[in-house]
Amino acid sequence: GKYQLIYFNVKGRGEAIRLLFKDNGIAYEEINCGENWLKEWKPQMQFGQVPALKDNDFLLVQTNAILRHLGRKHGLYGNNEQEASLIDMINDGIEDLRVKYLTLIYKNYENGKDIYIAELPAQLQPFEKLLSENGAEKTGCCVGNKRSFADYNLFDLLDINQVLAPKCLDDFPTLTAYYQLQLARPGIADHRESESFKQMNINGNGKQ
Ligand SMILES: N[C@@H](CCC(=O)N[C@@H](CS(=O)(=O)O)C(=O)NCC(=O)O)C(=O)O
Repeated sequence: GKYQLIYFNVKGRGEAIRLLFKDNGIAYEEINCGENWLKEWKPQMQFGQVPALKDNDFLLVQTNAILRHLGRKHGLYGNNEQEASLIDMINDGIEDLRVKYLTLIYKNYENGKDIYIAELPAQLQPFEKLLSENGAEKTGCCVGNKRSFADYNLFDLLDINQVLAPKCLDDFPTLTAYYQLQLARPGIADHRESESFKQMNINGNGKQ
């Protein structure tokens, strides 16, 4: 196939991209850059980081740029410009919470876990409101009635937060139903039953 996902052997920032490929039946090759990262791979990357997408000879880094690229190319960016802008808005909100999560995991896990979990409901409330206004518990879409790249990013965000705080969606019926709809999608279910998924840590330091 023409797509290569270059990333480490972790879910991390790569998982939303993998889910997009799998749920839409898009063929891709997974390249583990863990071996020889500093000498071979890091110098190739525009910001010295991964995930990276190779689309034939085109190399793109930055997770959200990759998601938007695939969204544009595979009809996963809404039905019109207003929906595309709302998808951007929600995806930026997802990124904000993902950065908070990653800061906890990599910089402050032991001392920050309890406060992060205590503050998590307030962080999830805006998503509950936005998705319930969109009827996402029925459509499985965070915007409009067509799936977008933000749905894969949000699903992964809800997934990793439930590993950290299993009851974090208990007060959010829309997010609970939305998450279950994603989980039931054949492409996503198959992906999560694969050995590669099961053996993969969520984060590089093994904390979750
Ligand atoms: N803003 C970037 C951040 C990418 C990033 O932080 N990548 C880390 C790996 S991970 O945190 O996404 O798992 C990396 O390349 N680290 C290796 C290095 O910086 O040398 C994005 O969204 O892709």
